Amino acid sequence: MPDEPDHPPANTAPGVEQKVPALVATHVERSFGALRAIRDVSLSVAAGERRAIIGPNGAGKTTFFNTICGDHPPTGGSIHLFGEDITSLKPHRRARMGIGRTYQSSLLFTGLTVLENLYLAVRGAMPNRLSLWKASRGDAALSKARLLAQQVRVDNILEARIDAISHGQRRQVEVGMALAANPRLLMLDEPAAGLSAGERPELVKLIRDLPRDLTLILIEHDMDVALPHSDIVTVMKDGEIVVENTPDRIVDDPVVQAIYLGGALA
Ligand SMILES: Nc1ncnc2c1ncn2[C@@H]1O[C@H](COP(=O)(O)OP(=O)(O)OP(=O)(O)O)[C@@H](O)[C@H]1O
Repeated sequence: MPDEPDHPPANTAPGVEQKVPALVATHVERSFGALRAIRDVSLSVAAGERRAIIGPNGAGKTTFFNTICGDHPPTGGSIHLFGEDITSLKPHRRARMGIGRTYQSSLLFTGLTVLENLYLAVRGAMPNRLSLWKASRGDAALSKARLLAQQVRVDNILEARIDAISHGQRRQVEVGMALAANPRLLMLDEPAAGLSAGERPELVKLIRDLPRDLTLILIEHDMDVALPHSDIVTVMKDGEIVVENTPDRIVDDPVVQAIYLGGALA
């Protein structure tokens, strides 16, 4: 009689659906000339998971984001999005497959209103985005832009120009624009950077209230923003992943404490 396995393979249990991970990075590398900005980065983010990526300046966090979005595709390794290999795809193809992101530096049109920025993002995500357009009553894109404004809590300043609103409100608009194409994976690059203490709670609420089936990856220096709403925290340093753990354990991790010199995470 053959040996019984200790436990059946997880994917054979009747009635148990195995979810494909939202993102799988396998031995990802990215070099800029002789500089290896990230090296041998492997991680798996489950569908619906909220993942924070933290680490000191220059650790490679944004570069890793850029390999996922395609702005700086990997120079080694592979990336799969919901089971599909996206390693060599152009950024717009990846966006159409469900990746939305924000950037550290703002990409807003400062001379336009909040609603106009959101409207352009919605139009930009549509297949006929290059056609001539003029917003009109009954325009589905306009309705969608208004819904996004509600979702990111800027519906009270729809007609305000971007250059007249607060930094925190701009960040909220940016999240709304990243949501315009109904992403399955949302990537936020330091959404709380530069926000005042008074502005942060609004952003935290916004992140907390994002739909739970939306997979979220967040780069963040502010632990009050990064930790409370993360399922897993990944710590990067010198282009590599050095620790991965739950938020409650990450603060006590000796490697993490050494990196932050007992300061930023205390
Ligand atoms: N386009 C680029 N060309 C050359 N070097 C780059 C480029 N982008 C990033 N780097 C380098 O790669 C390394 C990692 O930078 P990266 O911005 O990914 O770090 P980070 O962890 O996001 O830092 P920060 O928290 O300061 O944003 C740094 O040495 C940086 O100078």
